[in-house]
Amino acid sequence: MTEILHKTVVLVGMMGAGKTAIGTELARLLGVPFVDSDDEIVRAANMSIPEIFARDGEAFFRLKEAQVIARLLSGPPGILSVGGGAFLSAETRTRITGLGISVWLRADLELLWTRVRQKTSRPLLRTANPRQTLGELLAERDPIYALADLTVDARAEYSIAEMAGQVCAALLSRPDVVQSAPYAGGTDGSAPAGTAGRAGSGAAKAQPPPRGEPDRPQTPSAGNERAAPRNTTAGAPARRNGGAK
Ligand SMILES: Nc1ncnc2c1ncn2[C@@H]1O[C@H](COP(=O)(O)OP(=O)(O)O)[C@@H](O)[C@H]1O
Ligand SMILES: O=C(O)C1=C[C@@H](OP(=O)(O)O)[C@@H](O)[C@H](O)C1
Ligand SMILES: [Mg+2]
Repeated sequence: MTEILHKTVVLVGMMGAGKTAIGTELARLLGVPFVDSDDEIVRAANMSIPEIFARDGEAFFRLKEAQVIARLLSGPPGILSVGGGAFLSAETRTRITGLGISVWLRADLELLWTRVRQKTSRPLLRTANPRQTLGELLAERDPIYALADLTVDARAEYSIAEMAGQVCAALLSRPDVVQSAPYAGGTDGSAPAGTAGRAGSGAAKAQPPPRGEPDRPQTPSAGNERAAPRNTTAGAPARRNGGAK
């Protein structure tokens, strides 16, 4: 069995919730393209996010973020991780509801802080007391993230692979988004490259769970925080969506 994705799955939630890491893994499990709105903005601007905030301001970043998300949502179904502030825009939320499905990766302050504390790449946390700032943002934003279609709880003890499996399981409750379909490929019953068989049941166990590490310290000028090869549209394995949307 494999899965057919009908709509883009948009991962939302606070900085450090794991949207980028889990989105990457989820896309790999489902064998669909992965995109991250922050990466797209960084690539288009050829500047890091702190550089964009410093030179052009947050309002400009938010404008670009909304535009990039609109463009990505109009493409074929895949996994889209968005920056933590993106879902605050009512216009973006409406677009996501119309063209995709939102999944909130819900995490508490302690977990978020563990994940973001060592890194300087998030300009909103460049304050005198970044932990307090993170807590204030969390309190302001949680009621808005709660508007998402699905919620998956992030816990410190869940690896990235386990979290991706949890998201798969939640998505399987929505046949309008993800459908299990018989695999019509090889004769040996094995899944095609880039798939993890039936998501949700065994997806998280299909690979040894690579425990993610908290962000490492990095200079702001280092630009894009994710240097590893990504499962991007260009490099994605063949889709099994049948173009459905
Ligand atoms: N389930 C997890 N287990 C361990 N580390 C994780 C997990 N999810 C994310 N991380 C790590 O936490 C940090 C922040 O994750 P990231 O995906 O960048 O969050 P976001 O995109 O939501 O800001 C990264 O270093 C990532 O590898
Ligand atoms: O929460 C936010 O407002 C932001 C989150 C960041 O993305 P992540 O949520 O992927 O860290 C990035 O878009 C920018 O620093 C602003
Ligand atoms: Mg991210």
